[in-house]
Amino acid sequence: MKLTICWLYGSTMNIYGDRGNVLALAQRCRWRGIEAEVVTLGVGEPLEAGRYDLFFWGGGQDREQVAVAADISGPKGEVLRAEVEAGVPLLAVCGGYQLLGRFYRPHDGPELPGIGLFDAWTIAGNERFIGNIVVDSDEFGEVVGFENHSGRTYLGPGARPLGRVRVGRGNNGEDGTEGCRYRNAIGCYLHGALLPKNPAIADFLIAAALRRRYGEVTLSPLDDTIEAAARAAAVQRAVGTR
Ligand SMILES: NC(=O)CC[C@H](N)C(=O)O
Repeated sequence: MKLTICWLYGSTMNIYGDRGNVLALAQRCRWRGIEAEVVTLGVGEPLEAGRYDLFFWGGGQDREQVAVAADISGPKGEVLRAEVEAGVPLLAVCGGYQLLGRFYRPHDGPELPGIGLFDAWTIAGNERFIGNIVVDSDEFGEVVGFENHSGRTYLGPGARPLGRVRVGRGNNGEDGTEGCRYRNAIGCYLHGALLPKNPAIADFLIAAALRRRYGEVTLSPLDDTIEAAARAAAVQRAVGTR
């Protein structure tokens, strides 16, 4: 079996270490004997419907988001949205997450349109949210990472959060939510990178991709003892910094 992973804007929106998520997805496939191909898709490059099994879109600064927002609006964004509506799994972190909502309003410059995949919108605030974050998710249990964003994301009635913030600020520092879930798509503010420390989310994305491409497939378990210990230690550190 083979999965093709599309790393959206991997050459421009890549300054928060989120490439670790792409490495984790590919490696957790390969450890299971599943071939994994990573294709980076940039500004001006067409998104081919049906080609990809999984999408990843990482964080980036406002400056990169301006060019990317222009690129993803229109046909390219419509293809991406249709793929996710059809069940293709997606993980988007911070700047990528923001542009999958209705809009992102940065401090300076015009409001950037999102593709409206998530019923959510983001408005930059004065204080930057920076620090360890621990989220309690009904789906994935304890999720740990690092946040670094000025955007405050608010969820509309059609969106459900990834989880509740235990430590940190999350979507907006006000309503206790973090991230957004829709079909097999996950948006969140957790850098770190997220997936190496939270392998249950990586395996959720891989399993969803395999199901779509090959029908029902049982994902063989991996020994995540080390990851579990690292996550527990990170949670303790984060709780200690409250
Ligand atoms: N970490 C990021 O991707 C930052 C996204 C956006 N520029 C913000 O500061 O909210």
